[in-house]
Amino acid sequence: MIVKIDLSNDNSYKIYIEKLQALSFDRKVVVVTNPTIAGFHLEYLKSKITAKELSFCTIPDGEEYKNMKTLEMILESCFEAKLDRKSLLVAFGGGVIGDMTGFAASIYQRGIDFIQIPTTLLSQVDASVGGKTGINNKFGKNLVGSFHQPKAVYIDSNFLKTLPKREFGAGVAEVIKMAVCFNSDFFDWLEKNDLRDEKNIDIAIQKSVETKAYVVSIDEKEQGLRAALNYGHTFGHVIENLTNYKTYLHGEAVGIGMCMANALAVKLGLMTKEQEQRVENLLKKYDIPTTYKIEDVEDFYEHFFLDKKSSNSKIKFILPVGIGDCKITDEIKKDDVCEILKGF
Ligand SMILES: NC(=O)c1ccc[n+]([C@@H]2O[C@H](COP(=O)([O-])OP(=O)(O)OC[C@H]3O[C@@H](n4cnc5c(N)ncnc54)[C@H](O)[C@@H]3O)[C@@H](O)[C@H]2O)c1
Ligand SMILES: O=C(O)C(=O)C[C@@H](O)[C@H](O)[C@H](O)COP(=O)(O)O
Ligand SMILES: [Zn+2]
Repeated sequence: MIVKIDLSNDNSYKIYIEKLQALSFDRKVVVVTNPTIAGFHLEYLKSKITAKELSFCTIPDGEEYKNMKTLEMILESCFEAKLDRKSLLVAFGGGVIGDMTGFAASIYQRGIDFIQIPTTLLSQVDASVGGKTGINNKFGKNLVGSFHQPKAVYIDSNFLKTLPKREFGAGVAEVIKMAVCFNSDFFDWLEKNDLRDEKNIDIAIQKSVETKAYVVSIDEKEQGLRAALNYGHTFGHVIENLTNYKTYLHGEAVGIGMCMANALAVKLGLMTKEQEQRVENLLKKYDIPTTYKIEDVEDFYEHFFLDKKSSNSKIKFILPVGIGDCKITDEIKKDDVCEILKGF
């Protein structure tokens, strides 16, 4: 199955959802990965890739390493491998590897090509597609980065066989995000089917990738519609930041954030209690957390202003409208948000 993402300026590319085929490159290639993924799958990847010169860059595993120091490690590997402007980076791993490799590719010698071979559910359904790249810093999540599209994305769900259950759930949160915001039929399908059943996973990947490709092809640089993909993230990013990227996986924080956004949507009459409950039930089916005790609501609220979607002292929220549609708004009163947060 191939999903095409149509973009201007020669940035279009294909997303292959199938068993990984042999890849051959007549240029120098550096594969970026981490010890966990390498331990499970690097030998297999090596059997699939040939290149003019092939080298590897192994970075530490974890969201807490998605930072400037690790980015420099990747750039140093590029220099050590004497990559030139025709060379290629390969992101082989989850969203952390993908975001950092993409960012390194966007700045190495002012920009070289990269491809994505995502190995987590979250990166297969979301992070590998769309060209958002970046790193975190002490001020917040993904605050330094670029838009740099991959040349191709190769999604092979066989890699998921070694993925821990909790990581799988984190990926499902982003799948549910796509369905709640854009596709009520997909949501109904998710309620009736279990993604842990192997026969369903490629369907869910395909639906999610098609949804994301559609959104990104309309709004590559997040000037409008693309902000909807941030449903759950306005809250989730604050949770990740306040817990030092250690307590919750990204997808888990997004799951909690979706519940916060839903509570706000119910308060504002955009969603019914019953619809809110259906989303919560679906998250719980995969053991995705749905609550987070906020110690200091004022402090939590102040963190919203670090979000890239905030400007002119206004915070942008993505609120579901029922199930299958959503609204992007910066007109929400602070009192309404704080009341919801206090109730959590
Ligand atoms: N660019 C985007 O559009 C976008 C979208 C969503 C999320 N993200 C980013 O993605 C990151 C989260 O990605 P993630 O959930 O993939 O986390 P991750 O990259 O940290 O991977 C999760 C864990 O799974 C391990 N792993 C990866 N593949 C494995 C496999 N096949 N078998 C066993 N273990 C495996 C990793 O080593 C890691 O420990 C966050 O930094 C988030 O901000 C980016
Ligand atoms: O691709 C997008 O656009 C998204 O918003 C996808 C999100 O799942 C992802 O976590 C993204 O990185 C969050 O947006 P950011 O702009 O705050 O980094
Ligand atoms: Zn996300």
